[in-house]
Amino acid sequence: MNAAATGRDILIHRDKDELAQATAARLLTRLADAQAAHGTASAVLTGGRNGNALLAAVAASGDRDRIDWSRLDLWWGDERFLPENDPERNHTQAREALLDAVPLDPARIHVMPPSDGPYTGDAEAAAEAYATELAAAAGPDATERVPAFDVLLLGIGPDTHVASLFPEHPALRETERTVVGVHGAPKPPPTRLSLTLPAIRAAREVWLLAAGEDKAGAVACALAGSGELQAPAAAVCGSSRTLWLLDEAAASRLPATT
Ligand SMILES: O=C1O[C@H](COP(=O)(O)O)[C@@H](O)[C@H](O)[C@H]1O
Repeated sequence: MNAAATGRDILIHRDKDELAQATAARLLTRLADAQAAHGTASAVLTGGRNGNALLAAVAASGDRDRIDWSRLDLWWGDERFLPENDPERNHTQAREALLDAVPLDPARIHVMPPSDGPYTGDAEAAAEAYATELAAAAGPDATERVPAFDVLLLGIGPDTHVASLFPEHPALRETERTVVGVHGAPKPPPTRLSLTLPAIRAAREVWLLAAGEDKAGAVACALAGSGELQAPAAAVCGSSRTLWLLDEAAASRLPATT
């Protein structure tokens, strides 16, 4: 399914700082609304520059305590399969940007396993363990094997990758598993863990973040309706909403009619 099939919204902010601040406000509102509606909220985090800038903007927001942090489940869309606390792990960077500063319930922080510890060097076993944790959270009556996340955040690489789903990579073709080990990734480190397209598409809302001129080609390519194997960013969508959050530089190669 191409994301274009479900419709999408595109919002363009002036620059990366405005993008981060406006998206932080939007995220806090979305999570507060979810908690008001069903008691808890869930978010799937992304790594990368824009994802980390968003988390830092949430940390700096005067509104950050509009949500009950103890009733928020956090998951990750992908992880660099590196030892615990490695500075390049998405989890480490998220902790530095936000997580260490807010009163989260540790039992609700669902970190993808590191490359040391119980799954040493075995990305497939680590992916399976995370899939089991997701299925448990989805519950026995769920139609999907992952929760219906309230919001799932994705950065976009200059090559159009999202999470750790890279163009033409076999992980993109996965239709059964919800989490996979990714081997031979073109961006370091080569071994990663990633949600698959079916798991991403189970989210109620999927938000794609891109800022900067180096993302302009990827954004234009994905929004032009490219095939999902060529442009993974074109393949993602939420069950209720797909929202592209850009700055002017990342949007600079979109046709005026977009
Ligand atoms: O390695 C990764 O990169 C992408 C994009 O990062 P960016 O710095 O180019 O914005 C990110 O979405 C992903 O989570 C991360 O593992």
